[in-house]
Amino acid sequence: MTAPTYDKLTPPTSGSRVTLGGDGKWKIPDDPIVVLIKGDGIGADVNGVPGISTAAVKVLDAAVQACYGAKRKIVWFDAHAGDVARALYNPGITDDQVKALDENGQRQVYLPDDTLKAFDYYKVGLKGPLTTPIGGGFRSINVFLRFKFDLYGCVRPVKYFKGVDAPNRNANKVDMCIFRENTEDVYCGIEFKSGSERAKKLVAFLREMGYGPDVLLDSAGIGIKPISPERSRRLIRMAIQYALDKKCPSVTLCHKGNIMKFTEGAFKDWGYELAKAEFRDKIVTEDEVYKDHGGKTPAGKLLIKDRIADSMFQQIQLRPEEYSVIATPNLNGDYLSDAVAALTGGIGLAAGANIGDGAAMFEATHGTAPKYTGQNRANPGAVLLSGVLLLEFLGWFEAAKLVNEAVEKTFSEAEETAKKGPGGKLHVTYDIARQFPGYGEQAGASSTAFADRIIELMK
Ligand SMILES: NC(=O)C1=CN([C@@H]2O[C@H](COP(=O)(O)OP(=O)(O)OC[C@H]3O[C@@H](n4cnc5c(N)ncnc54)[C@H](OP(=O)(O)O)[C@@H]3O)[C@@H](O)[C@H]2O)C=CC1
Ligand SMILES: O=C(O)CCC(=O)C(=O)O
Ligand SMILES: [Mg+2]
Repeated sequence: MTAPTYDKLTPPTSGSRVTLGGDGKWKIPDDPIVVLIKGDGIGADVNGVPGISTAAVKVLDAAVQACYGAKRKIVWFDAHAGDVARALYNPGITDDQVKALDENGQRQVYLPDDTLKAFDYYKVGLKGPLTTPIGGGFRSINVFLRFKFDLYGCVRPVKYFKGVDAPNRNANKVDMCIFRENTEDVYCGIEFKSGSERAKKLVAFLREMGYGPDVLLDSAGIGIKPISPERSRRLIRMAIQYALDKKCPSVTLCHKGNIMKFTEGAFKDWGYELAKAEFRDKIVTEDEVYKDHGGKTPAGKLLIKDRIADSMFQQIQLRPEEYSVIATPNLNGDYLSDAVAALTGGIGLAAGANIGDGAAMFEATHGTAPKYTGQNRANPGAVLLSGVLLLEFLGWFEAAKLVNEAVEKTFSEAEETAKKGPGGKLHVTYDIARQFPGYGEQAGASSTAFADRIIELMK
């Protein structure tokens, strides 16, 4: 692949590409170039005030430096999306001019070709959150990137960090990893606006298929939910392989298959079929456990089970220790990842990665939290921990471990301070600070102070 030419980006003059070998394995140089999209809202640097992406990158660089000295270094390639891209590539364009563009045109204002070319060439990225307008306007750039580069596995590990005073008293039992299918489901954006010509055509077609006004009004807006065996299977395969590699106890297929039989129900069926066809000697299903093993999972076997999605939301709160790896369609996974993160103290710490067979983009679970824009206040932890997943992807496990341990030390230190009573100096951000009894949001440290403390505690 020849290096792209860019309109406004200057590629790094040092560093090497991460490439995919003929054996399907990633080849990682010691100086990998990683595309960095800082994002909107709390992700962005505003008027010289650093956002959470900048704070997170500082910690990641410090960890790599501490572990490997001059031998290894991530070379960040700043590319742009969101408001920063609009300002750089379309200076002066008005909101009305943007609105007058078709959906593709609108998206290009916020996601220039330069950025797509950079990611297509370098294959690995760290991305901050990007704004999506609600109820109209262009479709999500975040989702577009996942589809465009076939990043089909949205991998969102959530574990409890000791020291966080999470409101749920089972928080310390949470150690889950959600595998959310990233390329199908109602998230595809096949939608027809109420009253539009296309919606009317579809309603007429559905009438021919026998659906009367009892189930479908003429005025309905309509969304389509495609879920295929191929795309379900590859996600479930990724989840099972992860569970086996990490010696996790179970994989739960989370679905709403009692109601959506041919989409979510089929997801569940394809999951069990795949588990039995491809991993037979390594897995046991919950049915088999009860039928053949007296209700106990045989030692060394990965348990495959399923839960209906509504029940799953109460199970994760009441019996979190029974859930480990969860494989689920796109929308369930979206909801579930915020809910599981909340159990452990909030989405300020919820890491994520979008993984495909030919590219990977690391990205926090949360969004742009716009009310905190430019305040150096939000928790950089989720972007940082997404960066830890990037370090693990690179195989730089020592640096990943160093960050994890330093984050944990930072929380433990805050817990010790808070135990002594209100008024102590905390080095954690507002979202963690406000959970300690007697401490409010105002007791939180800035994003950068939190990041700096993590770096100090690496030593
Ligand atoms: N992958 C992506 O880029 C995503 C983008 N989005 C987009 O982000 C925008 C805003 O979405 P919204 O629904 O408000 O959801 P957000 O996740 O942006 O924020 C919701 C709330 O979560 C808490 N929160 C989020 N991030 C942090 C953080 N780093 N530190 C501390 N607290 C945090 C805050 O809670 P509190 O108020 O309690 O302090 C915040 O008000 C929308 O345009 C949405 O489409 C949403 C999700 C993912
Ligand atoms: O793209 C967006 O704006 C929201 C996406 C989202 O919530 C997610 O992927 O978790
Ligand atoms: Mg979400």
